[in-house]
Amino acid sequence: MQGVEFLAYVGDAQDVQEGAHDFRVESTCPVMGLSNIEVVVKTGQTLIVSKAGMVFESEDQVYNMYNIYAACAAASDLQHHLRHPPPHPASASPTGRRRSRTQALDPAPSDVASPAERCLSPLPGRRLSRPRPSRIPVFEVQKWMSLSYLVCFFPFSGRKLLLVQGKIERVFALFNLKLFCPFACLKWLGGKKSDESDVLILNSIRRSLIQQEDAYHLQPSGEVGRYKSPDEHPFFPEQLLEPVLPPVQYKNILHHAAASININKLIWAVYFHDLLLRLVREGSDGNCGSSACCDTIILQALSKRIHCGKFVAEAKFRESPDKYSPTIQAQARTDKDKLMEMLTHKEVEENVKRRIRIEAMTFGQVLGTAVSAMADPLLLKMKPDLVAELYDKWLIPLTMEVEVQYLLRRLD
Ligand SMILES: O=C(O)C(=O)C[C@]1(C(=O)O)C=C[C@@H](O)C=C1
Repeated sequence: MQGVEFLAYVGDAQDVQEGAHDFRVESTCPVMGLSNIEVVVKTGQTLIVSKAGMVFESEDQVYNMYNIYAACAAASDLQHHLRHPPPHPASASPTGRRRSRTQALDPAPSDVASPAERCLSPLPGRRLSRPRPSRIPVFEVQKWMSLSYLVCFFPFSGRKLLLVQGKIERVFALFNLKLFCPFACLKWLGGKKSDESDVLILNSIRRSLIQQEDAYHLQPSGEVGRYKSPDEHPFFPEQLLEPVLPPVQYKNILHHAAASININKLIWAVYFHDLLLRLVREGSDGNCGSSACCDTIILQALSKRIHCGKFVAEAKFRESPDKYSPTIQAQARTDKDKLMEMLTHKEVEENVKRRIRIEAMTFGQVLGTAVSAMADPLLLKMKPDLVAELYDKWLIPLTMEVEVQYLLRRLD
């Protein structure tokens, strides 16, 4: 990646200016494999300073840099969160270049800059007010920062990293599903092999099981504000409760139309009509409840990956708005196909499938066996080719569907 120029900072770095680091540095350490980045630790602050015009030699370097950055940012915020309760308005000082934390301005809500915004702002010398740390749980900051950071700074590599998030969890969720034979309920239907009507009845049983699961999973998640996050999408929005926690101030990176795009109904249909049939074993082991739990986890994991398409599309649009704008503006029916074509990167898809195969081989090994699973595919929990096929036939096309839906509304 050529010429990324920015200064990333975390903590109270209100006075940091590119090329003018006049603060006291306690220690620095070079980041492994990245000669041009240093993690600088000074009193109460953790900074990652990249040099202007830095060049990444490989995606692994970008990945490394991002991981270290995210870890530092989260750690710094956590430390600050624990050590420094939000300042009282009375202690605010309207002036002063070097405000201490306890003297920091208590900002008006619209003026609140989140840690991510502070990290993202490349403007030298820009003064940013501190947020109220108690209103931003660390895990939210981390997640939100990842998305903002990747889309803004690495529109190309970043979008790949976005899609990689949660991949291991998805693979494990699939393995678990294989453990609990999801056709267990067939026994109740007479124990015969599934035909069309059996599958329909079975799916309605599963549906009600999952709705019961939702009563447990979704509602508390809704209450803590999970679905206010732009990368989370409910399957049953009508069941959600209003969050009891104060809202997180998400930076609005996506176009506002993104909020109305939710293809979970389609994901649901695809999962029960196509995808599941490729995954399950025949017969019954009586684990209906456990397989319904697996369904819930898988559906949510799939939904998250697929709706990441919004961020991917935003990154692609920011990368080359001139390329997409005419097609989006035309809004003709054929333009959907044209957009699909423009968004397709066959070589990237091949890479995605190659990697997921490797992951299925690595994490799908049945441990404790004498023979290496690598050498004997029968010792794997799931055939790597099958996992790749799921990506090929369903996950990638559905991600592209979200990308297209988003782009078609990007200029609204
Ligand atoms: O990385 C991209 O460019 C994407 O649009 C994501 C994705 C995917 O779902 O993995 C989708 C379509 C492309 O053909 C390649 C990959």
